Amino acid sequence: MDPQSEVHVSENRELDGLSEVRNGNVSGRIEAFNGLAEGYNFSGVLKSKRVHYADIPAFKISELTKLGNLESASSHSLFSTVNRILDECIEKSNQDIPQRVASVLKLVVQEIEQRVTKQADNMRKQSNMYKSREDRYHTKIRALETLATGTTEENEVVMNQLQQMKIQKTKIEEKKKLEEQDLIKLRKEKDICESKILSLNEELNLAKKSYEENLFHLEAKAEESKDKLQKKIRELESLLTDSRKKIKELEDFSESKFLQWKRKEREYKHFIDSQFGSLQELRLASESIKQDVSKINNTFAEEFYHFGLNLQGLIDAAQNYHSVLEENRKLYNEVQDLKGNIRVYCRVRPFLSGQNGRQTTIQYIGDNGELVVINPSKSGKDSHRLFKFNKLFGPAATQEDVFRDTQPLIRSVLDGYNVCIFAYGQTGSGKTYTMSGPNASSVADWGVNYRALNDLFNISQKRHSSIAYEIGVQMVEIYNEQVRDLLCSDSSQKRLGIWNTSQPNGLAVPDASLHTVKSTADVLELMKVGLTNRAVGATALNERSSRSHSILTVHVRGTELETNAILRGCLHLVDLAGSERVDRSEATGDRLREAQHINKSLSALGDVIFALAQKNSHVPYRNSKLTQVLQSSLGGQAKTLMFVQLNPDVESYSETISTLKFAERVSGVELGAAQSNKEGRGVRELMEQVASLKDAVAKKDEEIEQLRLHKPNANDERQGVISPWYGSSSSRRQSLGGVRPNQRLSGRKSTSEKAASDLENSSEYSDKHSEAGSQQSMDEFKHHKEFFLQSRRAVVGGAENFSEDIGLKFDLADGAKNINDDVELFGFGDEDSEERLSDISDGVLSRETETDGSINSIIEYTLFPETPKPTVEITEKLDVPVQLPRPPMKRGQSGTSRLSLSKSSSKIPIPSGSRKSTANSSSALKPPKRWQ
Ligand SMILES: Nc1ncnc2c1ncn2[C@@H]1O[C@H](COP(=O)(O)OP(=O)(O)OP(=O)(O)O)[C@@H](O)[C@H]1O
Repeated sequence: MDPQSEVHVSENRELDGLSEVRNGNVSGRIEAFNGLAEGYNFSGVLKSKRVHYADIPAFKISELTKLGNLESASSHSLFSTVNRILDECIEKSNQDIPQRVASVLKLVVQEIEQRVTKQADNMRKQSNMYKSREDRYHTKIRALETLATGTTEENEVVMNQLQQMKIQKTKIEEKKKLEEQDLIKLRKEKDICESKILSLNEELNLAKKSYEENLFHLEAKAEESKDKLQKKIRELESLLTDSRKKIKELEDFSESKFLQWKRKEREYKHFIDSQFGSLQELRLASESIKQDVSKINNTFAEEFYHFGLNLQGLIDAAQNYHSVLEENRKLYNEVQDLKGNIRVYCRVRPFLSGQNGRQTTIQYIGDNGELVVINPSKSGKDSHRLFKFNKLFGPAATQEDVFRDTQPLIRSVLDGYNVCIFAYGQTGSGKTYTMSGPNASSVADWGVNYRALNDLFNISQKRHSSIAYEIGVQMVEIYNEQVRDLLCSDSSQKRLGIWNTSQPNGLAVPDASLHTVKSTADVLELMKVGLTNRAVGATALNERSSRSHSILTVHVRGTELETNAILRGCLHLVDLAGSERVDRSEATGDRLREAQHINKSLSALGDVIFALAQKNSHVPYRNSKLTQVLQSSLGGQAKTLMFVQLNPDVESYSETISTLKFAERVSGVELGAAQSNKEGRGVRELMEQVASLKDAVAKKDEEIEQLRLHKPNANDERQGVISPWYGSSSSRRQSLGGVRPNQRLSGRKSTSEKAASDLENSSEYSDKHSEAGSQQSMDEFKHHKEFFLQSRRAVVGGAENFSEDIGLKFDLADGAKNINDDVELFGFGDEDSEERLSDISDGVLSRETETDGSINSIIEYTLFPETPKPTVEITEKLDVPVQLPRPPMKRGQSGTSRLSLSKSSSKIPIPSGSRKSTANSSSALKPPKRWQ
């Protein structure tokens, strides 16, 4: 056992004993003490367990504590000693430990301390030793680790090198193989070359031989030719001598010839001189000819220049041909505008998804508005039909394309024109698509309605510094000959009582149905309400077929900020119900009734258009609500545009043809030039005057009634009494196409018949009037007429074509508002007289008279009472006493006048007030305050 491990063992033993002591095992301690006592010299002293240290004699103690004893004692016995002493102390608790025991204890403890210290030192040393060993081991481990890592890397490098060497080896082997192959090839080539060399050697030998043979032959030939050449030289020498001889002869001959030529030259010179003389003469002659030629040249150049100019003109003309054509087209349109024709745009819708491969009836769509329709059931010439309209839009045309050509018309609304745009066509042909568009939320899909309003707002914004515009919107539908307000949110209020068919003249638009709008967003909102309210039914032709006519009316009022002049424009945007035949749509019950109403109103529209095209004096506007509504747009002073919608499907051929025929007739209708509704300040002042006069007239209503009642056979008299003016004007009016009451009942007469009978009637009336009429009232009438004539001239200036027969016929185009006022003064402004007019109009009023009942006129006159009004033919004699507060009185006249208007046909514009009373609801017809 090495010393270290020995130390270790003994230490362990001692430590065990120590730990026992510390554990306080008393019996163990006693035994240990015994052991200590036994193991050493003083064991005999302590043999008996009952012996106490105190009892041990002092010399024994000093013996025991001798150095050698203590040191040789084991730690165990030392501890036992200490324990025993301590136990003794405990046993003899209050007795003092003898000095000698204490010294033993002290020595033993010292010994133990020394041993512990030694052991601690040993332990420290050992631990240091272990630490240093551990460090050494660690360094060794690290060294071994680095050695191991190094070896792995080296191994890898060697492996890589080995790998590369292997690759190189394979490469070298491959190369070697290739080289071997090359070698074999080269050997083969070498063999071939050697055989070639052999054959070439043979050839060379052969060539050498043949060369030598040739050389021999050539030498022989050279010999031969040398002989031949010598022979030839000899021959040439003899020839040369011959030639010399001949030259000699020729020289002699040329000498003689020269002399001969000399002589001839002299002769020619003489001839030339004589020729030169004649040349001079010729030159002179040529000079004069030249002058002549230059003169001719000049005239030619001049002519050529003119020709060039003409040609240039022609070229220019040719170049400008297209622009001229364009200009012509524009001028044509302008002429059409001036003529006031209804414009007709035709739009062909594309086949819908799911209709691919269907046969089309549309064969040709021209840029110039020409459309060729083909009948699939016929062949040859009869199968094609050509139609021409103002514009044509094919299936590919976008909403924007369509609006672009409609825009100028809409813009003129802001300039005070009335405009009406309506879409006509069979169900499903795209009327709603064109007017409203398939989707209001997508701007690209917007139809004419949205775009028109958007445009109006945009332009009004741009003009805001010069004109203040107000825009109002109404939306109504005509469904089964009933008119409904589509913008009314209360469904119970939707049907307007005053639009009831039982009151044919009772058309009026309540104030509430007009919505002031300030932006496109307002319009979108309103139209959403309107479209939802619109009656929608299902038919076999089109599931979402609209069975009503929808009319969107936009009222525009602009005030010129500088002049205070008022502009009023009205735009009707009409989406008609489908025009298909009832049988095709397979409708029954409610649907059938709807279809019948639609067809009735559309045929009424056709009748109106036919009457207008024929320039008939009577136009049957009253046959349907639709024609009443569109009256002022068709026969009035509006600009009117019709969209003809076509379904290209071959199955719709017959509908397409009837639609196109209808459209063709419409395009021939002339309305007369459109008029702008613009009023100056003067007009309004006059209107105010008129208003006060109207009040005065109203006061006289009762008086009129009384007078009428007192008059025996008033009605009869009315038929006969006529002023001389009316007599004369009657004949004039009749020649312009007026009509008498009985004419309508007895059917249409020829123009000449009509004129003759009218003339007859008028003279008859005139005579009667001269018998029964009051000359006094006529004088008053003339006097007042003169007064208003002057007022009107003062306002309108010299621009009006205001004839002497103002009381009989007024021109629609100028200053109609003033005339309306005049008429009011003459007693037509009151309800009574209006009723009379209405009675007459039911039977015999001319087309202008019927304006009273239309939605347009009602809207205009209700909302804008001062707009130009059409003239009316007065066919009834009226005795109207009028008190005129303003006009100068003739001396001797009383304030009350009595005017007699004959039944003779005279055109007088209907005043706004009178139209209101026609509606039988004077309060409802008062213009809304905000539009006054
Ligand atoms: N130019 C077009 N381009 C694409 N689709 C169109 C066009 N015109 C019409 N349509 C489509 O054809 C169908 C019928 O159109 P729309 O409802 O406008 O016809 P309509 O004549 O108004 O019918 P109705 O008389 O029943 O009101 C709709 O699905 C519409 O989207």
